[in-house]
Amino acid sequence: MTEPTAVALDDATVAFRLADGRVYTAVEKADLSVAHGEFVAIVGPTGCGKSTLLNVAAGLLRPASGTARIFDRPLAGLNREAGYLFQADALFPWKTAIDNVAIGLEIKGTARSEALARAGKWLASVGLGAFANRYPHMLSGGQRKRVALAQVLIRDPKILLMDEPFGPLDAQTRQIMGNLLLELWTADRKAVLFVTHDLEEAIALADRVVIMSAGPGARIIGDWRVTLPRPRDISEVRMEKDFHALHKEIWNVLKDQVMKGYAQSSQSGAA
Ligand SMILES: Nc1ncnc2c1ncn2[C@@H]1O[C@H](COP(=O)(O)OP(=O)(O)OP(=O)(O)O)[C@@H](O)[C@H]1O
Repeated sequence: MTEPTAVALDDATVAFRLADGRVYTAVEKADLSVAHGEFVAIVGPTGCGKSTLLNVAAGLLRPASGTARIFDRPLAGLNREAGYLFQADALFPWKTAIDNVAIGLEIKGTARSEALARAGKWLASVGLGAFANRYPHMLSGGQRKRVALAQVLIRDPKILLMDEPFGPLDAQTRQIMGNLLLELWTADRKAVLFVTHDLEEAIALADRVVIMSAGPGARIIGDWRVTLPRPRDISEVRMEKDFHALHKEIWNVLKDQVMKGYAQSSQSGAA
């Protein structure tokens, strides 16, 4: 039996009412799917609607028309199958690293002793076993991101929705976090929808790279399968000939949209 599709957006149009009463159609008739266990990256120019699509998959936004289905069921309200990781981490500053991770289970009713034991294991698996009792302000940006990743993964969501999760990190830390994410994902393949503006990061991580056009009325204009072998080291895979060939092919489509996106991001408009 085939697994149901983890995320399926069909003909999704998303519009926002602006303060002056006009309607801005950010995304128009977008089709996007993420299969069970698949890693899909969305890349597009600034302001095109990447986060908007992710928010539809999260159930935070309802499309004006079209449908959102999660494991073949229409999405109504929040997507309870998903865990989210955003650019800004959502750690509680007054809780230690281990308490920040354990909270993910405690809010589901798990006994504190068990939650702490499992949080300790997750901190170890993100390489922070020795930092359990530090507060977020005592951790580096990369370490906080590891805690945030453990906080999401401890709840064992079937889908991971990630919006520029490594955006604020320096280049080396981004690569280390990318490799950590791939290692954890390989161990337990969840469906991943990963938003990034960085095409190299998208190709290095994903099974498929989906490209959006510049808005308004952004659409999915390309969908490439990344056949680079796994396991991948995301710094090394960038040196490969096939990586460069695919990058060139996708960039040829993306570059015009990036120019349009920059031009449009300096204007505002309704459509
Ligand atoms: N609540 C809102 N009200 C009005 N317009 C919005 C709202 N949210 C997003 N938009 C507009 O919708 C478009 C898409 O926004 P979105 O944040 O999805 O883009 P993005 O591709 O994630 O951008 P970036 O790469 O810059 O993070 C943008 O033009 C943005 O200004």
